[in-house]
Amino acid sequence: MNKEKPLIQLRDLSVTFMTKSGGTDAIKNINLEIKEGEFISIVGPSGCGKSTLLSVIAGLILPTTGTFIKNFQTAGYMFQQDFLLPWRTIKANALLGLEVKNIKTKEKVELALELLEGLGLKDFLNYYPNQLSGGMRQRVALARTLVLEPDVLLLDEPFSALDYQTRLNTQQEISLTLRKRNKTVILVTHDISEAISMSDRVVILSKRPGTILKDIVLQLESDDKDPFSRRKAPSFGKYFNLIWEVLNHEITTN
Ligand SMILES: Nc1ncnc2c1ncn2[C@@H]1O[C@H](COP(=O)(O)OP(=O)(O)OP(=O)(O)O)[C@@H](O)[C@H]1O
Repeated sequence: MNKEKPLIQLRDLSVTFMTKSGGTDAIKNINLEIKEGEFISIVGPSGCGKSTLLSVIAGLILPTTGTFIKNFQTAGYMFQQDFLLPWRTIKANALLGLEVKNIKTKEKVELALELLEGLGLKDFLNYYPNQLSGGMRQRVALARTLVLEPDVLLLDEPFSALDYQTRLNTQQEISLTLRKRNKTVILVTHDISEAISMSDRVVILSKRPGTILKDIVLQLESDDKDPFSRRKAPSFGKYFNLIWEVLNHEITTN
């Protein structure tokens, strides 16, 4: 990995899906650079191409035009659904990726246990997924992803299925875990406060085909990376209003 270069560079990148009924332009002329250790959120109207953008970065789809320059090796994905296997215990679920990749070393197992402990799951290692709450299950999913030590984490609305209180607590624990490990993260979300409380930058996409309307570097008075304290920062509301105005204007105009 070249430390000087951004981890991710997208230049004039567009994706068009070809279907029987013709082409669908999903994202258009995206220019974006993401540095190592940055935590960025992507918000935008429904169907504007947020997941498409993540899929390009994950290497799952190729751009139709433009360039994607990748200065990292591995990406880990986390979705709205946790995809835990119901017949495996929490510990066995967290070790799944290591088994699939045949890299289940003693050190990696220790790392998995450390991650589960850090995420408040130490007492649940031998439980099964159906014995856990949604927030706990998402934390297991994160441990399963992090133990593979991906260079970049792609989070596609991982908190959206959780009830409000669980969502706040899960954001908190996951955010602290990711920050402690200085992870490079791209979070797709519909939740403006989640984006501000967790990330360094918020990128706002237009309606489909998604183009970048604004790329905001957040400078909250709260220095730390703790979502609960960031929510209390005086400028939190200012950023919320700014993002909401851009988004709402985009949604309500033709
Ligand atoms: N494989 C595909 N084939 C054809 N069209 C697709 C494909 N994947 C996505 N699309 C279309 O591309 C557009 C963008 O989809 P995408 O899922 O990236 O949006 P999104 O912003 O993540 O949506 P949401 O906010 O609803 O999660 C949509 O119109 C979608 O129907």
